[in-house]
Amino acid sequence: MLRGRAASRRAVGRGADDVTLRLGTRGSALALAQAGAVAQRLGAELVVIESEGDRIATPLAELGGAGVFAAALREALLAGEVDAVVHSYKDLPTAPLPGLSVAAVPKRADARDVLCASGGRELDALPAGARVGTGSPRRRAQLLRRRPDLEVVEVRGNVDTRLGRLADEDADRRLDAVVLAAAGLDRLGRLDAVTEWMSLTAWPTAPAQGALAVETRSGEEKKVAKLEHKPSRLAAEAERGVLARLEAGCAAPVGASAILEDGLLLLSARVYALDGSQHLTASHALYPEDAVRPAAELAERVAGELLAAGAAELAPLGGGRP
Ligand SMILES: NCc1[nH]cc(CCC(=O)O)c1CC(=O)O
Repeated sequence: MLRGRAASRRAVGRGADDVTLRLGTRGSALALAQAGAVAQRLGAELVVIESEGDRIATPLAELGGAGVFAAALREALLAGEVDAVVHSYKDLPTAPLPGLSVAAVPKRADARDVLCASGGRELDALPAGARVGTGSPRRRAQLLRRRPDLEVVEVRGNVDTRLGRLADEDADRRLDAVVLAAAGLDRLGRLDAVTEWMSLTAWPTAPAQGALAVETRSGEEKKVAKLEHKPSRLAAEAERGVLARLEAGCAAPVGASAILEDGLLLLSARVYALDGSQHLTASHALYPEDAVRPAAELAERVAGELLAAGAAELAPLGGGRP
């Protein structure tokens, strides 16, 4: 069921206490796809909420980055217009918002980035000086690290818009390739466009990429508890903990990758110079049962090592902070 924000609430059968949950989402095709799957599992009703980030065409970094997409959803949640909201976890600012809680992290999708290039090419096969689109300083640095000759072009807009740039009729706008999150393409059924999968070791992605955050008002977490997937939360929180400890925003050139393997939580993070010429990497692991706050403690070790090695001098970490 889909309806606009202003529509009135209506109980569906089953008596007054068992009202259908209202689940808020942004209206992009990607947001609808991922929230639709969550709504189905909860038997919830989707409520589409328009956000500033969807209406404005300014580069994200200039908009103040983190939080632009999340703000309208959070407002609607705090105002009681919906019972829960679904975010791409990587788009959620690291600072907690009083009164709200990430009540569930569902099982995470593939965290990798992918290249979508015309002619079926991989990155190494693109012609010298090829034009590759991304709006992310991390992806720009990673592209230039492998191919310093590339012209990295700032792109924004939804996944279809970005893929469309590969076949743009206007030659000045046409790109040879774009870098995207595999999770987004998968949710939209567009994995056919992928020409190269970037390994997480060589190309760590945005903290919590591929994960969703289902937010409720504090104290109402039970409403969505059945969605929770603990290993996904641990990994996503460890990665986000690095950003928080680095005091970095979503536009910082930072990649992080955590996995839970044989009970061990492993976290690796990398900070890039904007031109990709240098980077710093740190990795640590711990057994979650040995720690009081495993994700935060692991992130602290990794981020502490990066800062001690000069991460704050290497890269503009504060870019895109709210
Ligand atoms: N920054 C926008 C955004 N937020 C979440 C995804 C993809 C899905 C995900 O990572 O959960 C994307 C698109 C992209 O980076 O290609």
